[in-house]
Amino acid sequence: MALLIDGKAQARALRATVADAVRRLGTHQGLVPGLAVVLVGDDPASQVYVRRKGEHAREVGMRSFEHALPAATSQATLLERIARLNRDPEVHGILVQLPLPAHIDPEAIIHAIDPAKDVDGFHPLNVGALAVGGEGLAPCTPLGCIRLLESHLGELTGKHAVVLGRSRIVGRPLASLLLKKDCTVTVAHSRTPNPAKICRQGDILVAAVGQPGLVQGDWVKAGATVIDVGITRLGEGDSRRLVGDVDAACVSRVAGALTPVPGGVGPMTIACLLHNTLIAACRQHGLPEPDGATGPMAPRDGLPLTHPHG
Ligand SMILES: NC(=O)C1=CN([C@@H]2O[C@H](COP(=O)(O)OP(=O)(O)OC[C@H]3O[C@@H](n4cnc5c(N)ncnc54)[C@H](OP(=O)(O)O)[C@@H]3O)[C@@H](O)[C@H]2O)C=CC1
Ligand SMILES: Nc1nc(=O)c2c([nH]1)NC[C@@H]1CN(c3ccc(C(=O)N[C@@H](CCC(=O)O)C(=O)O)cc3)C=[N+]21
Repeated sequence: MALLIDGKAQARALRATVADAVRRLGTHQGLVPGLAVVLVGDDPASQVYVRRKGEHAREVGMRSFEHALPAATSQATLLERIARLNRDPEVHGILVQLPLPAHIDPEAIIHAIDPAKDVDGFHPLNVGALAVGGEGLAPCTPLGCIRLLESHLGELTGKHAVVLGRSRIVGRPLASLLLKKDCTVTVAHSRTPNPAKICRQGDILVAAVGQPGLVQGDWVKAGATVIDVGITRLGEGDSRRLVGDVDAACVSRVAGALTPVPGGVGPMTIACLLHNTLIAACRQHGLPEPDGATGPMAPRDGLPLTHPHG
């Protein structure tokens, strides 16, 4: 049986590291990192995530600014709100919860966020920095996947990693991070013929497609490390549950290790968001990033990113 990789415990440990660094920043620099989360509309799942982000931010000693705007908010109003957060010295990280209502262009919103405060790593400047292997802010879910992989495997160099899915939030940035870790990377998607055959080649397999139970036992190499990013809500009332993209019952008989859903990548995403906020606050104040806070993605071939806060 595959070992279960405990994302909840690792997220707790990462939050403790962040809390420690935040305490030291407060004591020695008088600096309190601040995270602003903007939610437009009343999608219940998004409300849950936004609330949890705020709770965890406060728990690690950060300031949390939650901006809940009605679904009918105009794009211009949202842009004004972002401009204000960009100028606010108490705000070091800004996250606009996606998806946005259909009348708002997400590209325009992402573009408007100061890249130095873009703790989601979605701004083109950060996307570009990651694509060329440089320094910037990387997206939280892929960072969480890398942490979980390294916790289980140690060194990732030379492993063949197969990424199923190519979205801007997960698949693409994860492929870049895995390349930075010297993996051999294959990206498969909805137009890939015979994805099972491709997936079976992976020493590492990451499923990020949003198709419950798509990955079956015969998609997985014996002993492989499998990361299940997918989260789909199934059922109503008492039978409500979250399911991943991996059919855990059969895959756990083949894989060496597997992340559960829930309790795998999800909690790591939020812990990495707090970590990114800590990094952003340090950089905006020209401070070295605290020990252990640079995490697994410390720049190696550092292409410095210039940003308005120097
Ligand atoms: N745990 C966490 O923290 C997070 C979890 N998620 C979850 O991860 C999942 C993916 O999210 P996200 O990346 O945003 O989703 P998207 O819908 O944006 O992207 C899905 C990707 O999967 C590909 N795909 C879809 N169906 C198949 C298939 N049958 N075979 C192969 N590839 C397929 C798509 O291909 P194509 O490009 O060709 O359309 C696309 O690249 C969702 O369940 C989401 O809820 C997302 C973010 C964070
Ligand atoms: N701008 C933006 N950035 C995001 O990072 C972002 C986003 N928009 N939109 C939605 C997705 C999804 N996402 C998750 C975060 C935490 C859990 C999480 O904590 N999951 C728990 C369970 C949660 C539950 O019980 O519902 C778990 O898997 O154990 C899941 C998913 C971040 N996203």
